[in-house]
Formats: sequence, C-alpha cells, structure tokens
Amino acid sequence: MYASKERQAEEQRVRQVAATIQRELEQNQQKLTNAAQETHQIELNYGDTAKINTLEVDDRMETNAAVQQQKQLVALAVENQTILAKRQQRLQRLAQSPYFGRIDIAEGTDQDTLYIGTATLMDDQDEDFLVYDWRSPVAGVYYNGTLGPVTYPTPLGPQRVELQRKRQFTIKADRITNMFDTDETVGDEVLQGVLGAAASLYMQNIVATIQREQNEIIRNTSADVLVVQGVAGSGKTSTILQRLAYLLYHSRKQLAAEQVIMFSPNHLFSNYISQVLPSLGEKNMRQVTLHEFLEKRLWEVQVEHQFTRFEKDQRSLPAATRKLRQYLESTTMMTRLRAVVQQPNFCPRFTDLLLAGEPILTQEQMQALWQQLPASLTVADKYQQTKNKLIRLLQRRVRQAIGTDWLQEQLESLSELDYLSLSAGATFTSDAEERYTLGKKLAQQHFAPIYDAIYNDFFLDLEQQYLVCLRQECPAGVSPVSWQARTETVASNFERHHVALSDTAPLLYLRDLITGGGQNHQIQYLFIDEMQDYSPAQLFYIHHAFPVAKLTLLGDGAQDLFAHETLRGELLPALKQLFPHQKIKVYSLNNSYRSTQQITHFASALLPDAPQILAFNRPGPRPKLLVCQRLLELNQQVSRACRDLLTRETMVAVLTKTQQEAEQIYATLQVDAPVTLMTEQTHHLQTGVMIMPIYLAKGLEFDAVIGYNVSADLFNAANDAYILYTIASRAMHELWLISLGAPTPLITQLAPDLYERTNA
Ligand SMILES: Nc1ncnc2c1ncn2[C@@H]1O[C@H](COP(=O)(O)OP(=O)(O)OP(=O)(O)O)[C@@H](O)[C@H]1O
Repeated sequence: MYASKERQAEEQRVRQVAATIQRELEQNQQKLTNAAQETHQIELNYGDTAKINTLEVDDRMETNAAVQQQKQLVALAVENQTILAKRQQRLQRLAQSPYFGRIDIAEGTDQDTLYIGTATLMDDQDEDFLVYDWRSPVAGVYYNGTLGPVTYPTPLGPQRVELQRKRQFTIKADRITNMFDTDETVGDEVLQGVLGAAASLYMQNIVATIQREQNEIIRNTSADVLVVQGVAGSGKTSTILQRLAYLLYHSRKQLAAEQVIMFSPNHLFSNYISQVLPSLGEKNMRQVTLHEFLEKRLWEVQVEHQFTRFEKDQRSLPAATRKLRQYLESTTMMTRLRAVVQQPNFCPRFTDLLLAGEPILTQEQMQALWQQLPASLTVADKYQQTKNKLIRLLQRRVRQAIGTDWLQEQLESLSELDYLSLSAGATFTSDAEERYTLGKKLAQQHFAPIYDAIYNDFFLDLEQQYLVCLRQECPAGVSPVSWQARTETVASNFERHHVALSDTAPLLYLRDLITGGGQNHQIQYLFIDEMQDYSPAQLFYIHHAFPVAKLTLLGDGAQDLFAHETLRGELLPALKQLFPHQKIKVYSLNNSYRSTQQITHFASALLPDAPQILAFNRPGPRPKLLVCQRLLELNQQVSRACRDLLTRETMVAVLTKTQQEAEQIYATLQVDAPVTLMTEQTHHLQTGVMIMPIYLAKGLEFDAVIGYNVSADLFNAANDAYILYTIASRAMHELWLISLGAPTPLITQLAPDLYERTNA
C-alpha cells in the first residue's frame, strides 16, 4: 500500500515535470521562430545597407559604421538563435526521459530531495531545480555513495551529508516503467535490462547506470596522465566518453570540443561512438587514427599501415625481426635520438636544392651557415636561423637575377596574358619601374620551388640523418649483422619513398628535434583508446607532439593484437619513463559488462596470465565449438551458424584473423540476410552478418560472434591467445567458434564445462 502510494507520488511528479518540459518546449520553439525571423530580417537590412551610395566620402564612412553595426547585430542574432536551438535540443532530450535517479540527502535537520537527469531543468519561476545535471557536484553522490554519510565537493570545500535514499527510475516520456530503491551504486536490475538488450549500430551513453569505479575516472580532473587498464567490456570507452562530457561541462569557458582529440583504432569505431556525446548534449571531439596522424605528418612518403604489418606478421615474423622492432619502438630509441641531436658539435645532414638540375643552394653552404652560428644556441634555434639565412640568400639570388639577360629576354617575350597576370593591373610611372617590378616578380616565380623547399624543410636530409643515427651505434642485445641489414632495408625503403611503421615515430621525433616544429599547443585533452596497440615510441611521440594536453589512455594488455606489450609487465615504471614530469594516475577496471557470464568465463580462461576478470551476472548459452574436416564443410557450417543465429540476433559478426580469410568466407557465405564484408574503408556498422578481420572489430561489440577457423594450424603463436580473447570478447550474447581440423589447444586445454563441443 505504502509502496504503491510512493509510486503514485513519483508518477504524479514525472507527469508534472513532463508538463513543464512541454510548456518550455512550446515557449522556446516560439522564441526560436521569432529569433530566426529576426536574423532573417537583419540579414535583409544588412543587404540593403550594403547597397547605400558609397561615392561620397562622408556617406562611405557612415555606411562602413552602419555595416559594422549590422554585422554585429547579425552575429548577436545568430548567437541568440544558436543558444535557443541548443536549449530546444536539451528539452527534447529531457522530454524523452526527464530523469533517471533520485537522492534524498540530509544535513542536520535540513532535508533535500534531488532528481538527476541528463541536463538541468528549472521550474517555471526559475527558482527550484526540477532536475540536476548528472555532472553537477552533488549528483556524484548518486553514483558514488552507498547509504549513510557521504561527501561531495562544493566551492566552499567538501560538503558532508547523510544519504538517506537512492532511487532509480526507468522513465519513457512521462511514464515510469521501472522504479526501485537501492543501496548499491546502481542496482543490478537496471543494468540487467540494459546489458541484455540487443547490440546497436551506435554506442549508447551509460549515464543512468555509471558504476562507482567508472565514476571516479569520469570525475578525475587532477591527473595529467590518467591511465585506465580495463578488461574487455569493462566500459573503458563508455567511461571516457562520459568523462569528456563531464570535462566539457565543468570547463565550459576554457575548453571547447575542438581542443580535444581522440586517437581511435579505426573509422568504424570512430563512427560507432559518434552519437554518445551528442546524446549527452555535447559536441563531438576530433578523432584521428594513428595511421592518419602519421601519414599527415610524413606526407611526402608512404607509411606502412599497422594492419598491413599485422597481416604480414601472420605469415612470418622471425624472432630477430621482433627483437629489432622492440628496440626501434622503445623509449630508449627515442631518447637515444635526442642524445645524438644534443651532442655539442651536432650538424644535421643537408641536401642541395636544385632547380632544373642546377644547384641553387648547396649542402656545403648550409653546413657553413650552421657552423658560423654561436655554439650556445639550441639545435632548433640554429636550424631556424639557418633557414632564415637560406631565405635571405635566395632573396639575393632573386635580386641578382633581375638584371640578367635571360630574365630580360623572358620579359620581352611575355604574352599579353602573362603580362596581365604578372602586372596584376598595376600602373607604372616609368619604363624602368615597370621592368624592375615585373622582372622581380618573374624571378620570384622562377625561384618559387626553392622557396617552397626551404619553407617545407626539404633542405634537411632527414632520411640520411636518420640513417647516420642508425649507423652510429648498434644497440645492446642486437646482433650487429642484423642491425646493419635492417639499416640497409631502411635505406632501400627510403629510395622507394616508403617508411616502415617502426621507423615513423623515431623519424618524426628526429625531424622535430632538429627543426623545433611539430608541436601542437592548442589541444588540451588527448584520449587514446586501445593504448596497447601503440608502441612506447609512438606514445612518446604523441606526448611530444601535444605537449600541453592532459592524457587519458585506455587499454587492455590482453587485447594486444599487435604484440607491442605496452600494457604487459609492470605498468607504472613504463609510464614513469614515458611521462617523467607528469602526475600519473592508474585505474583498473575488472568488471566486464559486455558479455554473458558464460562468454566472459570462457574468454578469460583463454589468457595465459589470467587477470582478474569479474563477469557480470547475466546468464546465456555456453560458447559452442564446432569442428569440421574439410574447407567446404567449414564454409557450410559458418553459413548454417549465421542462419541459426539470425533467428534470434540482429548483429552477427564473423571474425577472422586476416582480411584474406574474411574475403574467402564472404565469397561463399549463403544466408538470407544482408551480408557485409567490412574493410578499412567501411565506416558504418550494419545489421545482418558482418565479416571482418579482428583488428577492424576493435572496440566493437555484436549480438553474436562466430570465430572463423580457430584451428591449431592458425592459432599456435605466442600472441594468438590474445587474438582469440579479443575475438571472443566481442560477443554480447552468443559465441560460436568453428575450426577446420583440430581446434587450437588454446581452447581444447580449457575445462570442458566452459564450452560445448560438437562435431559437424
Ligand atoms: N555502467 C554501465 N552501464 C551500462 N552499460 C555499460 C556500463 N559500462 C559498460 N557498459 C556496456 O558494456 C559494453 C562494453 O563497454 P565498452 O565498449 O565501453 O567497454 P571497453 O572496456 O571499452 O571494451 P573493449 O576493451 O572490449 O573494447 C557496452 O555495451 C557498454 O554500453
């Protein structure tokens, strides 16, 4: 009886709040319409003003002032319209679900009841909060505290209150579909509902069900480098997107979405997460993949793609190559380059700048300029001064060219069109002036490629310089023969305008060290998802490239597809080496939310150094292992599995190790549903069946996953347990693994009750 009275009271409140939202929506819509008309009217007037007679000087001045004023009016009107439009969107969001939580807090005899939703809502008089934004300090109590004494931050210091009740709601428009009181962070029941639902094409926000351990990460504003080491499906991506929404809300004046950048694993992922921030009323941050970032900075050469390298590695990766790679991709490699550049007599390798085969500025000249500079200057300063001197030398060359016969001849033979473009409508007072001006322009045009080359730092022979650094010293633990062979490979790569992935970070760093460029001071926050896919050298370089950005790095050592081992072993010393002057905070997330208990147990058992992975209590069928004897049978079984799964699930993924296998199965798959072969160029998830190599499925999830050909032949290398774990942990509800011939011992050695084995 009491419970139903409570429910009635809550239902009545929701209806009242929903009615307020509706009223505000209507009023705001009216204001928005008026504002749009006003903007339009001002723009019309602005057009008229521009037509005012500008012949008389006085009129002209007046018109200029009027135009300025009109421009300001337009800007104001547009701003006003933007604010109203944002408000309308916020109200529309609240109308769908006004709030999801309630807390009752008491301070002494003062009692307060607060409702928490995705945005703030005031009552009609603008006096009382009907809904508190989830990011407000007091709302932290909802996510953080169990009942009893709790504290939350205020401008006057920590505020201590008694949390007397925590209530959760599921509300659709003005109807409560579920409501209960809880003492937990966020009750199991709501989470069960959310996690049991079907996969979606876009990631959803988790604002109503943020867990305590996630909340801490979201609200941390003090760390310079915040690292989240979390098991698959622990909500790392969800948490950082919520964190970004939190940071944008709290630093509204100092931080804009444009000052935030996120490194994401691929375009599919970027698109998959693109709706989370807008659903929380925030603009999206910039996203970039590692390959895009490297390619943009090394635009004159072709950069090896991580995915291409992964595919090649599957065919063969000798131990010696792995060892060399480890060194090239280490922080030691980067600091060694720094030491080379900081040597007292360091002089970079330069290259002649040629025009039609003729050297215009020579490396000897450049070296001489460098040597003349005071030894006390930094390398970057010396470089800039050399660059400036080269520009001056070029200017002198331009002046000298003006009087030369060849230039005068060219002037004489200018076509009418060339003359007009060169003179650009200028009038000259004398013939000599005309000859000089046009001659100078012609000379400037002639030497423009050299100017561009200086401007773009092409006089620095970065490739030779890099080779010099490599040849200087063979690192400890690497055989001199393989080091030399590797260095020769780098040289022949350069001849083909190609750079191997391992050389990209060192090469870029070397260039920046010498030129003093390459640093972006605008970005305030930088997020890296899947940090285990970055080598220490790449992380080192990214930190160098964005020196003021606070970093949030997320990863899972167990999803180490590319065998960088960045997140294996002792994390803190490695981080200290990477970020020696930063305040580092490391969080671990061990609860896995994505998959059923059966899938999580199976996936965790695959890992050799089994981390602590806590499965969420959501039961489902055990993973299935199907063994086939012939290729034809394997393909038939995959088709059959897809058909079966599609009777229950909407998004089924066939995950392979390589692109080639994905193409093979795509060619033979027979199902009565849309089938999409995903490639690096695919940007959107699809319903039906998606086929892709595992590296494209990073960070994604599907209702059901079929692991394609998990045979002993294919999964036998040291890193394969991690690949298989990544495949398995993409599945939310069902996992099938199909093998051609004997399945990998990674599976067969597991406890038999972890999966169900069938022979086809
Ligand atoms: N607090 C939460 N409330 C509701 N759902 C959650 C919560 N935390 C995580 N999830 C859900 O769990 C799934 C996995 O989350 P997410 O992709 O953020 O994890 P992840 O740690 O980045 O995973 P991975 O490393 O495996 O890619 C998503 O469906 C997400 O919505």
